Amino acid sequence: MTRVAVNGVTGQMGGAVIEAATDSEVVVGFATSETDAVEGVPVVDPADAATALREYDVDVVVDFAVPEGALTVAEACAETGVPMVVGTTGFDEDGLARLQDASEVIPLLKATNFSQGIQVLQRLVSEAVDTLEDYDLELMETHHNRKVDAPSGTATSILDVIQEERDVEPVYGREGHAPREADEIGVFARRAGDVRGEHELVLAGNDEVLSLSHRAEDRGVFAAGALDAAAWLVGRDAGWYAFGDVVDA
Ligand SMILES: NC(=O)C1=CN([C@@H]2O[C@H](COP(=O)(O)OP(=O)(O)OC[C@H]3O[C@@H](n4cnc5c(N)ncnc54)[C@H](O)[C@@H]3O)[C@@H](O)[C@H]2O)C=CC1
Ligand SMILES: O=C(O)C1=N[C@H](C(=O)O)C[C@H](O)C1
Repeated sequence: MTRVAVNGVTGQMGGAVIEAATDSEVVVGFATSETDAVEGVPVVDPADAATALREYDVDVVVDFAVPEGALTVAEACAETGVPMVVGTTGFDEDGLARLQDASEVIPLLKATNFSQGIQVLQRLVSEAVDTLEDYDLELMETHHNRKVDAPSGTATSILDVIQEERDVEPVYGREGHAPREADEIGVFARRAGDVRGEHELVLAGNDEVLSLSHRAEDRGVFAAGALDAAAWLVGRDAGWYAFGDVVDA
Protein backbone atom coordinates (compact mmCIF):
# COMPACT_ATOMS: atom_id res chain seq x y z
CA MET A 1 0.00 0.00 0.00
CA THR A 2 1.43 3.41 -1.01
CA ARG A 3 2.56 5.46 2.01
CA VAL A 4 1.46 9.07 1.51
CA ALA A 5 2.34 12.32 3.25
CA VAL A 6 -0.18 15.14 2.79
CA ASN A 7 1.05 18.72 2.76
CA GLY A 8 -1.72 21.05 3.92
CA VAL A 9 -3.23 18.17 5.88
CA THR A 10 -5.44 20.35 8.12
CA GLY A 11 -7.07 22.09 5.14
CA GLN A 12 -10.19 21.37 3.11
CA MET A 13 -8.28 19.33 0.56
CA GLY A 14 -6.12 17.68 3.19
CA GLY A 15 -9.26 16.29 4.77
CA ALA A 16 -10.59 15.19 1.39
CA VAL A 17 -7.36 13.30 0.65
CA ILE A 18 -7.48 11.51 4.00
CA GLU A 19 -11.11 10.54 3.31
CA ALA A 20 -10.35 9.35 -0.22
CA ALA A 21 -7.24 7.33 0.71
CA THR A 22 -8.55 3.77 0.56
CA ASP A 23 -5.86 2.15 -1.64
CA SER A 24 -3.16 4.35 -0.06
CA GLU A 25 -2.24 5.08 3.55
CA VAL A 26 -1.80 8.65 4.78
CA VAL A 27 0.96 8.16 7.35
CA VAL A 28 1.84 11.80 8.16
CA GLY A 29 0.77 15.34 7.31
CA PHE A 30 2.40 18.75 7.18
CA ALA A 31 0.75 22.02 8.19
CA THR A 32 1.53 25.21 10.07
CA SER A 33 -1.02 24.41 12.70
CA GLU A 34 -1.09 23.82 16.45
CA THR A 35 -2.96 20.59 15.80
CA ASP A 36 -0.99 17.43 16.73
CA ALA A 37 -3.11 15.13 14.58
CA VAL A 38 -6.06 15.18 12.22
CA GLU A 39 -8.22 12.06 11.72
CA GLY A 40 -5.46 10.11 13.48
CA VAL A 41 -2.78 11.39 11.09
CA PRO A 42 0.17 13.00 12.90
CA VAL A 43 0.74 16.66 11.92
CA VAL A 44 4.33 17.84 11.54
CA ASP A 45 5.67 21.35 10.96
CA PRO A 46 6.78 21.68 7.30
CA ALA A 47 10.21 22.81 8.52
CA ASP A 48 10.71 19.24 9.81
CA ALA A 49 9.43 17.58 6.64
CA ALA A 50 12.71 15.92 5.61
CA THR A 51 13.05 14.16 8.97
CA ALA A 52 9.39 13.09 8.87
CA LEU A 53 9.65 11.76 5.33
CA ARG A 54 12.42 9.43 6.46
CA GLU A 55 10.87 8.58 9.83
CA TYR A 56 7.51 7.61 8.32
CA ASP A 57 9.06 5.91 5.28
CA VAL A 58 6.95 8.03 2.90
CA ASP A 59 6.61 6.85 -0.71
CA VAL A 60 5.11 10.08 -2.10
CA VAL A 61 3.90 13.51 -0.99
CA VAL A 62 0.48 14.87 -2.03
CA ASP A 63 0.40 18.65 -1.70
CA PHE A 64 -2.60 20.91 -1.29
CA ALA A 65 -1.34 23.86 0.77
CA VAL A 66 -0.01 27.32 -0.05
CA PRO A 67 2.87 28.10 -2.43
CA GLU A 68 5.33 28.86 0.38
CA GLY A 69 4.51 25.59 2.08
CA ALA A 70 4.64 23.57 -1.11
CA LEU A 71 8.12 24.91 -1.85
CA THR A 72 9.36 24.10 1.65
CA VAL A 73 8.16 20.52 1.28
CA ALA A 74 9.47 20.29 -2.29
CA GLU A 75 12.95 21.05 -0.97
CA ALA A 76 12.53 18.28 1.61
CA CYS A 77 11.39 15.91 -1.14
CA ALA A 78 14.43 16.80 -3.25
CA GLU A 79 16.69 16.24 -0.22
CA THR A 80 15.19 12.82 0.55
CA GLY A 81 14.37 11.63 -2.99
CA VAL A 82 10.60 11.42 -2.32
CA PRO A 83 8.30 12.01 -5.34
CA MET A 84 5.83 14.88 -5.05
CA VAL A 85 2.36 15.54 -6.44
CA VAL A 86 1.72 19.30 -6.36
CA GLY A 87 -1.87 20.50 -6.26
CA THR A 88 -1.33 23.90 -4.65
CA THR A 89 -2.09 26.82 -6.98
CA GLY A 90 -1.03 30.47 -7.05
CA PHE A 91 2.72 30.09 -7.60
CA ASP A 92 4.65 33.02 -9.04
CA GLU A 93 7.31 32.56 -11.70
CA ASP A 94 10.04 32.11 -9.10
CA GLY A 95 8.02 29.45 -7.30
CA LEU A 96 7.40 27.56 -10.54
CA ALA A 97 11.14 27.71 -11.29
CA ARG A 98 11.91 26.24 -7.85
CA LEU A 99 9.49 23.37 -8.53
CA GLN A 100 11.23 22.79 -11.86
CA ASP A 101 14.55 22.65 -9.98
CA ALA A 102 13.13 19.98 -7.66
CA SER A 103 11.98 17.95 -10.69
CA GLU A 104 15.63 17.67 -11.73
CA VAL A 105 16.17 15.24 -8.84
CA ILE A 106 12.70 13.78 -8.08
CA PRO A 107 9.62 12.86 -10.11
CA LEU A 108 7.27 15.83 -9.66
CA LEU A 109 3.72 15.95 -11.02
CA LYS A 110 1.92 19.31 -10.91
CA ALA A 111 -1.70 19.93 -11.83
CA THR A 112 -3.92 22.90 -11.12
CA ASN A 113 -6.91 20.57 -11.31
CA PHE A 114 -6.94 16.84 -10.61
CA SER A 115 -10.38 16.15 -12.09
CA GLN A 116 -10.48 14.07 -15.27
CA GLY A 117 -13.29 16.30 -16.53
CA ILE A 118 -11.06 19.36 -16.62
CA GLN A 119 -8.46 17.39 -18.57
CA VAL A 120 -11.17 16.69 -21.18
CA LEU A 121 -12.42 20.29 -21.03
CA GLN A 122 -8.92 21.58 -21.83
CA ARG A 123 -8.74 19.29 -24.89
CA LEU A 124 -12.20 20.47 -26.04
CA VAL A 125 -11.15 24.12 -25.51
CA SER A 126 -8.08 23.62 -27.68
CA GLU A 127 -10.17 22.18 -30.55
CA ALA A 128 -12.94 24.78 -30.23
CA VAL A 129 -10.57 27.79 -30.16
CA ASP A 130 -8.61 26.37 -33.10
CA THR A 131 -11.78 25.82 -35.16
CA LEU A 132 -13.76 28.97 -34.22
CA GLU A 133 -10.91 31.31 -35.10
CA ASP A 134 -12.71 34.68 -34.98
CA TYR A 135 -15.14 34.05 -32.11
CA ASP A 136 -14.93 36.22 -29.00
CA LEU A 137 -13.69 34.32 -25.92
CA GLU A 138 -14.71 34.97 -22.30
CA LEU A 139 -13.64 32.87 -19.31
CA MET A 140 -15.43 32.62 -15.95
CA GLU A 141 -14.69 30.69 -12.75
CA THR A 142 -16.53 30.42 -9.46
CA HIS A 143 -15.18 29.12 -6.14
CA HIS A 144 -15.95 29.10 -2.43
CA ASN A 145 -15.52 32.26 -0.40
CA ARG A 146 -12.32 31.00 1.31
CA LYS A 147 -10.26 30.78 -1.86
CA VAL A 148 -7.38 33.26 -1.65
CA ASP A 149 -5.95 33.13 -5.16
CA ALA A 150 -7.63 34.54 -8.27
CA PRO A 151 -8.11 33.70 -10.99
CA SER A 152 -8.06 29.99 -10.20
CA GLY A 153 -5.11 27.88 -11.26
CA THR A 154 -7.50 25.97 -13.50
CA ALA A 155 -8.54 29.17 -15.25
CA THR A 156 -4.89 30.06 -15.74
CA SER A 157 -4.26 26.61 -17.23
CA ILE A 158 -7.24 27.05 -19.58
CA LEU A 159 -5.77 30.41 -20.62
CA ASP A 160 -2.47 28.68 -21.35
CA VAL A 161 -4.30 26.19 -23.61
CA ILE A 162 -6.06 29.06 -25.42
CA GLN A 163 -2.81 30.98 -25.91
CA GLU A 164 -1.29 27.95 -27.64
CA GLU A 165 -3.98 28.44 -30.31
CA ARG A 166 -4.48 32.22 -30.42
CA ASP A 167 -2.80 35.44 -29.27
CA VAL A 168 -5.20 36.80 -26.65
CA GLU A 169 -4.90 39.65 -24.15
CA PRO A 170 -6.50 38.74 -20.80
CA VAL A 171 -8.68 41.49 -19.26
CA TYR A 172 -9.21 40.64 -15.59
CA GLY A 173 -12.69 42.01 -14.89
CA ARG A 174 -14.16 45.02 -16.66
CA GLU A 175 -15.29 48.46 -15.54
CA GLY A 176 -15.50 51.98 -17.02
CA HIS A 177 -16.30 52.79 -20.64
CA ALA A 178 -14.29 51.26 -23.47
CA PRO A 179 -14.93 49.12 -26.55
CA ARG A 180 -14.00 45.43 -26.44
CA GLU A 181 -10.85 44.81 -28.45
CA ALA A 182 -10.92 41.79 -30.78
CA ASP A 183 -7.93 40.10 -29.10
CA GLU A 184 -9.34 40.44 -25.56
CA ILE A 185 -10.42 37.56 -23.37
CA GLY A 186 -12.38 38.61 -20.30
CA VAL A 187 -11.41 36.62 -17.19
CA PHE A 188 -13.84 36.73 -14.26
CA ALA A 189 -13.48 35.19 -10.80
CA ARG A 190 -16.50 34.85 -8.52
CA ARG A 191 -16.19 33.89 -4.83
CA ALA A 192 -19.33 32.75 -3.01
CA GLY A 193 -20.58 30.14 -0.57
CA ASP A 194 -18.92 26.72 -0.71
CA VAL A 195 -18.76 26.30 -4.48
CA ARG A 196 -16.27 23.51 -5.11
CA GLY A 197 -15.11 24.78 -8.52
CA GLU A 198 -16.91 25.87 -11.71
CA HIS A 199 -15.27 26.91 -14.97
CA GLU A 200 -16.85 28.09 -18.23
CA LEU A 201 -15.43 29.26 -21.55
CA VAL A 202 -17.83 31.09 -23.88
CA LEU A 203 -17.05 31.32 -27.60
CA ALA A 204 -19.36 33.81 -29.31
CA GLY A 205 -19.61 34.86 -32.96
CA ASN A 206 -21.31 34.15 -36.29
CA ASP A 207 -24.79 34.46 -34.68
CA GLU A 208 -24.10 31.63 -32.18
CA VAL A 209 -22.63 30.97 -28.73
CA LEU A 210 -20.75 27.83 -27.67
CA SER A 211 -20.32 27.27 -23.90
CA LEU A 212 -17.83 24.71 -22.58
CA SER A 213 -18.12 24.22 -18.82
CA HIS A 214 -17.21 21.98 -15.88
CA ARG A 215 -18.53 21.79 -12.34
CA ALA A 216 -16.86 19.91 -9.50
CA GLU A 217 -19.49 18.69 -7.05
CA ASP A 218 -17.17 17.45 -4.29
CA ARG A 219 -13.50 17.86 -3.35
CA GLY A 220 -13.33 14.09 -3.54
CA VAL A 221 -12.87 14.33 -7.31
CA PHE A 222 -9.63 16.27 -6.82
CA ALA A 223 -8.47 14.02 -3.98
CA ALA A 224 -9.06 10.85 -5.99
CA GLY A 225 -7.21 12.26 -8.99
CA ALA A 226 -4.25 13.33 -6.86
CA LEU A 227 -4.03 9.92 -5.19
CA ASP A 228 -4.18 8.19 -8.60
CA ALA A 229 -1.36 10.49 -9.73
CA ALA A 230 0.62 9.71 -6.58
CA ALA A 231 0.40 5.93 -7.09
CA TRP A 232 1.34 6.40 -10.77
CA LEU A 233 4.33 8.63 -9.92
CA VAL A 234 6.09 6.30 -7.44
CA GLY A 235 9.05 4.55 -9.07
CA ARG A 236 9.32 6.88 -12.09
CA ASP A 237 12.45 8.71 -13.13
CA ALA A 238 13.12 12.24 -11.94
CA GLY A 239 11.31 14.76 -14.13
CA TRP A 240 8.32 17.04 -14.65
CA TYR A 241 4.99 15.23 -15.18
CA ALA A 242 1.40 16.30 -15.82
CA PHE A 243 -1.97 14.82 -14.83
CA GLY A 244 -2.68 14.21 -18.52
CA ASP A 245 0.11 11.59 -18.40
CA VAL A 246 -1.93 9.73 -15.76
CA VAL A 247 -5.29 10.13 -17.50
CA ASP A 248 -3.81 8.83 -20.76
CA ALA A 249 -1.93 5.93 -19.07
N1 LIG B 1 -5.05 20.90 -8.07
C1 LIG B 1 -6.29 20.67 -7.65
O1 LIG B 1 -7.01 19.77 -8.16
C2 LIG B 1 -6.82 21.46 -6.51
C3 LIG B 1 -6.03 22.44 -5.96
N2 LIG B 1 -6.47 23.12 -4.87
C4 LIG B 1 -5.52 24.06 -4.28
O2 LIG B 1 -5.01 23.50 -3.07
C5 LIG B 1 -4.65 24.55 -2.16
C6 LIG B 1 -5.31 24.30 -0.83
O3 LIG B 1 -6.71 24.40 -0.99
P1 LIG B 1 -7.64 24.21 0.32
O4 LIG B 1 -7.37 22.89 0.95
O5 LIG B 1 -9.03 24.57 -0.06
O6 LIG B 1 -7.05 25.36 1.25
P2 LIG B 1 -7.12 25.46 2.85
O7 LIG B 1 -6.87 26.90 3.18
O8 LIG B 1 -8.35 24.78 3.35
O9 LIG B 1 -5.85 24.59 3.36
C7 LIG B 1 -4.57 25.08 3.23
C8 LIG B 1 -3.67 24.21 4.10
O10 LIG B 1 -2.32 24.66 3.98
C9 LIG B 1 -1.78 24.75 5.29
N3 LIG B 1 -0.66 25.69 5.27
C10 LIG B 1 -0.67 27.02 5.40
N4 LIG B 1 0.59 27.49 5.35
C11 LIG B 1 1.40 26.40 5.18
C12 LIG B 1 2.80 26.21 5.05
N5 LIG B 1 3.62 27.25 5.07
N6 LIG B 1 3.26 24.96 4.89
C13 LIG B 1 2.41 23.88 4.84
N7 LIG B 1 1.07 24.00 4.96
C14 LIG B 1 0.59 25.26 5.13
C15 LIG B 1 -2.93 25.18 6.18
O11 LIG B 1 -2.64 24.88 7.53
C16 LIG B 1 -4.03 24.27 5.59
O12 LIG B 1 -3.86 22.96 6.15
C17 LIG B 1 -5.05 25.85 -2.86
O13 LIG B 1 -3.93 26.38 -3.52
C18 LIG B 1 -6.08 25.39 -3.90
O14 LIG B 1 -6.17 26.24 -5.03
C19 LIG B 1 -7.68 22.88 -4.27
C20 LIG B 1 -8.51 21.92 -4.80
C21 LIG B 1 -8.14 21.15 -5.98
O1 LIG C 1 -9.30 26.36 -4.29
C1 LIG C 1 -10.04 25.45 -4.74
O2 LIG C 1 -11.01 24.95 -4.13
C2 LIG C 1 -9.70 24.91 -6.09
N1 LIG C 1 -8.59 25.34 -6.63
C3 LIG C 1 -8.03 24.85 -7.85
C4 LIG C 1 -7.77 26.02 -8.79
O3 LIG C 1 -7.27 27.06 -8.28
O4 LIG C 1 -8.03 25.85 -9.99
C5 LIG C 1 -8.78 23.68 -8.44
C6 LIG C 1 -10.25 23.64 -8.17
O5 LIG C 1 -10.92 24.51 -9.05
C7 LIG C 1 -10.59 23.92 -6.73
